[in-house]
Amino acid sequence: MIINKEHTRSLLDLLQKPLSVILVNINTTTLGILDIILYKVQKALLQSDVHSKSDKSPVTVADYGSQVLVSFALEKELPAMAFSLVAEEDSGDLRKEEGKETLQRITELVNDTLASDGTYDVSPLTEENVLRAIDNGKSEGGSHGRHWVLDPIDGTKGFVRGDQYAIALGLLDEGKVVLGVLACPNLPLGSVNSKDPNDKVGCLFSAQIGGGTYMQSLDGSAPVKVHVSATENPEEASFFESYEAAHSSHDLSSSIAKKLGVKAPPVRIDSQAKYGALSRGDGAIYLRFPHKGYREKIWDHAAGYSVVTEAGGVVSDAGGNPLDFSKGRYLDLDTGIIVTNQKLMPSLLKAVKESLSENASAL
Ligand SMILES: Nc1ncnc2c1ncn2[C@@H]1O[C@H](COP(=O)(O)O)[C@@H](O)[C@H]1OP(=O)(O)O
Ligand SMILES: [Mg+2]
Ligand SMILES: [Mg+2]
Ligand SMILES: [Mg+2]
Repeated sequence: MIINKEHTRSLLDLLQKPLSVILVNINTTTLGILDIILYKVQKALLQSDVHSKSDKSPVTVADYGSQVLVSFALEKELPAMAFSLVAEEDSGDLRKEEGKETLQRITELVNDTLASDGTYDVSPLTEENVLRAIDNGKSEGGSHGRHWVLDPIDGTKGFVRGDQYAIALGLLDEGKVVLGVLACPNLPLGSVNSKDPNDKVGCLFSAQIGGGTYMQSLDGSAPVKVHVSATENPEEASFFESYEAAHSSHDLSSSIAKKLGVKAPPVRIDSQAKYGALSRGDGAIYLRFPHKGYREKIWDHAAGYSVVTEAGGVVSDAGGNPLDFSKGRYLDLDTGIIVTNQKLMPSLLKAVKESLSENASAL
């Protein structure tokens, strides 16, 4: 596996702009701390530091480390606010005997990082502190108050494979997503379809409700406003779907694309990078049809939803209902998630409905 340096960018760097939008002051030195931990964590991955969760999905030291540091920094920087975080990882496995070594490793890395950075003048975190920082993410969210929503590494399978992944942070206010930041360290700046290996990679998408969506390079170029594709012609549209067929039925999406008249082959990439790429018009449609029984989590969509919606796109479930982030940690939805521009949505919904009734067994 090749791990490149783009994987190691600072998480909090990625968060700087939207946090400034809500007038929270995170200084740039603080932001640098995650560079170091992710670099080390990536090295750890080379030593096959990948574990399996109870739902059989992978988790790495990077996922935990990212959640610890984002949680730690948000708590430090938001002392006056009631701090509520809905995040993917929990400390359950790390509290077991078999998780001891992983916990030690995360604690060591977090402390090395905090010490070499020096921004936070704190004594070393204990393992209990680390577990607690992870467990900050236990909030149930809901329709009242403000809740941060974090996927510390979205697309862990892509991360481990050396492909696309994202760090996704959203903010819910009274059940609505009001802010979204999506860092895609491996996404080419020009287009997801870029074939040039020398193209610069690393995109940061950020969106604030009513304020549009902006993209900048992860090393700090000026943000530019982005828009979804304006195409009305499905023959010109290309569509995104999961790289992993286990996450979304490729058969069903192929039948929908055929009905619509989409000519291009699917673009299969991991993570919410799909939402980012769609928000700047790399493709016009995103189809997601998880297999029966899978329940979508809010951290897998909050940031991406915000980025696409503010860029002029529409996100709905397969029945055309808007996504409801106010119900807690899960999205309760009808069958799947579909994303496109306003012009294409009616014909897409029609194709989805027909395909679902003809291919119910595909899920
Ligand atoms: N069986 C599954 N079906 C659908 N999505 C899944 C499944 N297992 C994990 N996921 C989550 O779906 C997202 C991956 O979707 P995609 O296929 O679009 O990359 C990730 O958020 C991943 O979580 P994680 O954050 O742990 O990677
Ligand atoms: Mg996961
Ligand atoms: Mg995820
Ligand atoms: Mg994740």
